[in-house]
This record gives sequence, structure tokens and C-alpha cells, in this order.
Amino acid sequence: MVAPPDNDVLWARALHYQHNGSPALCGVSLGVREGEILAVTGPRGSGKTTLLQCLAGLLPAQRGEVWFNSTPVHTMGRLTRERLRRDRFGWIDPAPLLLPELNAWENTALPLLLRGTGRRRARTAALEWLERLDIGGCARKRPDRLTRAVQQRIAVARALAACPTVLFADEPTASLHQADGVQLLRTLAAAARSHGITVVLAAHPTDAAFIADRTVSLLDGRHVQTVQLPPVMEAEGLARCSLSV
Ligand SMILES: Nc1ncnc2c1ncn2[C@@H]1O[C@H](COP(=O)(O)OP(=O)(O)OP(=O)(O)O)[C@@H](O)[C@H]1O
Repeated sequence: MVAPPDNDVLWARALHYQHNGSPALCGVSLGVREGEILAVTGPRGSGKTTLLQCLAGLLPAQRGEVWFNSTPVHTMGRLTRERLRRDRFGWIDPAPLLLPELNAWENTALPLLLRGTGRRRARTAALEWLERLDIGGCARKRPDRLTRAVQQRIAVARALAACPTVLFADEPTASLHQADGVQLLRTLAAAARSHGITVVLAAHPTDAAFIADRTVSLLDGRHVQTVQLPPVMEAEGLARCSLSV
């Protein structure tokens, strides 16, 4: 077993995964550099979600290797992977999966509470993130009183609240109108860059072009292309959201 290059925060080699015998990943290798926004694109069913789940330790690699910094994830047991996910990773789903019984700040604070942060500190951090994402006014509202776009912003705040090392975002604009989706991506990118958070984003190529540093494309579970994107203009990236971080 050879450890990955030092500047890769995540690294996968010859990754294979089958869902009930149906191949989803067929030998994918890639590295994710510290602080970069890496977009994974590809048609439906090409393996984007499965790749993110394997990199995040949600699914154990069936063959191949996944490394987080210098630690092999593919040899970890379930509890160790769960701890890694809780302490170092954030996750955003395509649709906002919020607990309906909790209000916005309580939903946002959940990862901190799971880590053992005291309720008062978790509440303060959650409120700060909601303010930064321009939804501080919704802090005491429950999800059913909020629009889908605001709900997804809460999901972003929740994923960022515990300052993860790596944030995984699985098609986070899939359930939003285009304008809301663009705004969400720009906000997410600005927050990640200002806090040095690495992002792995499953996305449509148009979304990837808005914010990513690099794109890897999948086709039928294989890594078929890597494209280094031109730098997003700092002013452009930040001007379209009012993130006060
Ligand atoms: N839980 C599952 N059970 C069975 N097959 C699955 C499961 N999840 C994914 N697959 C299959 O694995 C392959 C890769 O799916 P995956 O969801 O990773 O692709 P994707 O690129 O994220 O697709 P989409 O853009 O539709 O979300 C597809 O053929 C899919 O049907």
C-alpha cells in the first residue's frame, strides 16, 4: 500500500463499487487537492453519487483504495468511518433533508451537537452561519414554513457549521430553480474558500463552470476526462452573494 501525494487531501485508486451486482464504479482513480473545489460531472447513472459516497466513507470501497490525508479509509471499520465522517466531513444532499420537528438553527447545529459541542456554543455557531448565508431571519422557523431554496441554504449552513475539512455536495441545486441554484453555488463556494474547506461537488457541467477549479468526468463508472478550469474571478464569485465571512 503506497500513501498518496502530500498535497492531496483525498485520493482514490482503482476504485470499484457494485450495487447488488450492478457496476457503478469501474476502476476510478483521482486526487482532490487541499482547498480546491473539484466537480464530478457525468450523465445520469455514471457513478457520481457512488463516487462521493465512497470518498466520504459512506460506502466501503469493494476494491481499490481511498485515502484521507495519510489515513487509509478503505481499511477502516464502520465505526471509525462514522467518526471520520462526523468529525471531518460535511454532506449536502440533492434535496434539503431537514428534520421537520426542529427549527432552522436547531437543524444547523445538529453536527456540532453530535460532536459533543455544548448547546449554547452550538447555537451561537449555527446562528452565525445562518447570518452569513443571509437567512438569519429564519433561525426560529421550522422547515415547512420556508421555501425550498431557504431549506437548502439551511442544509448548506448545517454542512458548514462544524467547519469540515471536506464538504461533499451531491447535486445540491437539483431541487432548485436556476437562479436560486446559482446563488446557492456561489454562496457555498465563497464560504468554502474563505474557510479553506475542500469541496467535492457532483454537478451539471454548467454548475461546475460557475465555481469549480477542476472537473473530472465519469461515464459508465469510469473516469474519462479531467479539465482544469480557468480561475473564477474573485470579485465575480463574491459579488453575487452577500456572504459576510
Ligand atoms: N442503491 C442502489 N441500488 C442499485 N443500483 C444502484 C443504487 N444506487 C445506484 N445504483 C446504480 O449505480 C449506477 C450509478 O449510480 P449513481 O447514483 O452513483 O450515478 P449518478 O451519476 O450519481 O446518477 P444521477 O445523476 O442519476 O444521480 C447506476 O446504474 C444506478 O442505477
